[in-house]
Amino acid sequence: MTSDARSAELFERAQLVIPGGVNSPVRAFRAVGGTPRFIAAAKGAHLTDADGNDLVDLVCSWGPMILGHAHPEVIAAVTDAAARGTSYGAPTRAEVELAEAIVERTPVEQVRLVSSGTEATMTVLRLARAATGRDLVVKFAGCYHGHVDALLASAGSGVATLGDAEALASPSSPGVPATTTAQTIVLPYNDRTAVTAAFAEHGDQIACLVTEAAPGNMGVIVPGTEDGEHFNAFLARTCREHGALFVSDEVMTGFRVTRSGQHGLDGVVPDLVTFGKVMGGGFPAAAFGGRAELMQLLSPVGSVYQAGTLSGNPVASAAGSTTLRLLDDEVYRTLDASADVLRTAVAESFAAAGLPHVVQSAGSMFSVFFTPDDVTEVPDYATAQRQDTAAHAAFFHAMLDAGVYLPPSAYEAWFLSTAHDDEALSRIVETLPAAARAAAAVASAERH
Ligand SMILES: Cc1ncc(COP(=O)(O)O)c(C=O)c1O
Ligand SMILES: N[C@H](C=O)CCC(=O)O
Repeated sequence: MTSDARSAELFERAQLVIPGGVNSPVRAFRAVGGTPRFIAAAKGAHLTDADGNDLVDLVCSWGPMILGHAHPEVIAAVTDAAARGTSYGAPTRAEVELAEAIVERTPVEQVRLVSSGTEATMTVLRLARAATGRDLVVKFAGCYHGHVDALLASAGSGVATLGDAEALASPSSPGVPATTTAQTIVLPYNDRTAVTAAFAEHGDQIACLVTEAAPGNMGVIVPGTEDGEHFNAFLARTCREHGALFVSDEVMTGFRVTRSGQHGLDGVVPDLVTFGKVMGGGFPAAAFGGRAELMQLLSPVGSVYQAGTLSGNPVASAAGSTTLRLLDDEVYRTLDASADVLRTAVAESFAAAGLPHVVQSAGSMFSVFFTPDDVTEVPDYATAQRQDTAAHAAFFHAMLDAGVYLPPSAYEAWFLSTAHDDEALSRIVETLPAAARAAAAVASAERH
């Protein structure tokens, strides 16, 4: 069992000066109990916490660290950039190079760089509303697009994790005016009938439909294919038929599941796309993009206002460009192979422990649902909510005690990096059977 005395001490101090002791709710261990680990350092696939424990990391900063922590080439680029000044509030070559790299890899013609995924999704809503002259927005229950007021309705991620009934109602957070979420239509994911009906009723008022390119914030959900048509292709077609814009949120999937993102798997070309996480190389950087004709509506060319003091920050841009440059085909082959190893090991360990579960993936991004026996597939949020969160918590702590750091939530994806070598994977695989047995014991105690 690992010690957490120093983390506990820091957590006490943190709670005096930071609400809940954390700067983003999912970090607080609320759903699993216990003390959040305060991290002192990280290298490759490993974290070192404040007590000196070495943990194999399957959070990877919630996605960005695709090359592992402190990758030498990223650190060199960042060090070099920082030595030339950390922010100028004026254009730089670094941001042009990052924008070019994004445009070259994805189906967007132009991008604007911002500092967080939340900023990106907030701005695409404004742009879509300005472009169409309409107000309504469609989203899916369990999808998370950052803490944008209009999209905090039935949101996934931390909102799902903290999950009391009040928080899950629409709007998902006090402080979001009901008038704001009244302009948001929330539908069940993968439900084509519901999408068709919503567009039949409100189609001429819908500015855009926004979806996670492949959801990862209610656990990983696979966009279904029906009669040969991918769910995203169906959404894009439905939007087009009604003059609405199709917005794909690739903040989590972008540059992770393929060189471009989910687009590399389904080939669908959205009107607008949001990016974040991987493209910032571990720094606060995100982007949104689309057809030039739409992007030209933005100020200073057009009149849709959007700005940011630190947007396109030179250090973040250097980290992002270097990361994208290093993401060659071999990286994706490695990630796919590593994900395969872990998915198989989870399935075998859980089956041996008699623990019902479903493993789902979108490319190398995957998660494990602690669902009951009768669930063989998780297509939407309602099914994801049938998870046994007590069994998940027991599993989480057994893994942590054995030195494997998982997302402290049953609603989050597990993330791998190219630094997860045989040694790191073996450590995870060896840890799984006992943790699955610990979770099965809790599940069985609940049944009796
Ligand atoms: C799909 C998706 N969109 C948007 C966001 C918001 O990004 P950020 O946390 O950088 O604001 C996140 C993650 O938080 C995300 O997973
Ligand atoms: N699931 C979230 C983003 O993808 C987790 C990050 C956060 O909100 O802190």
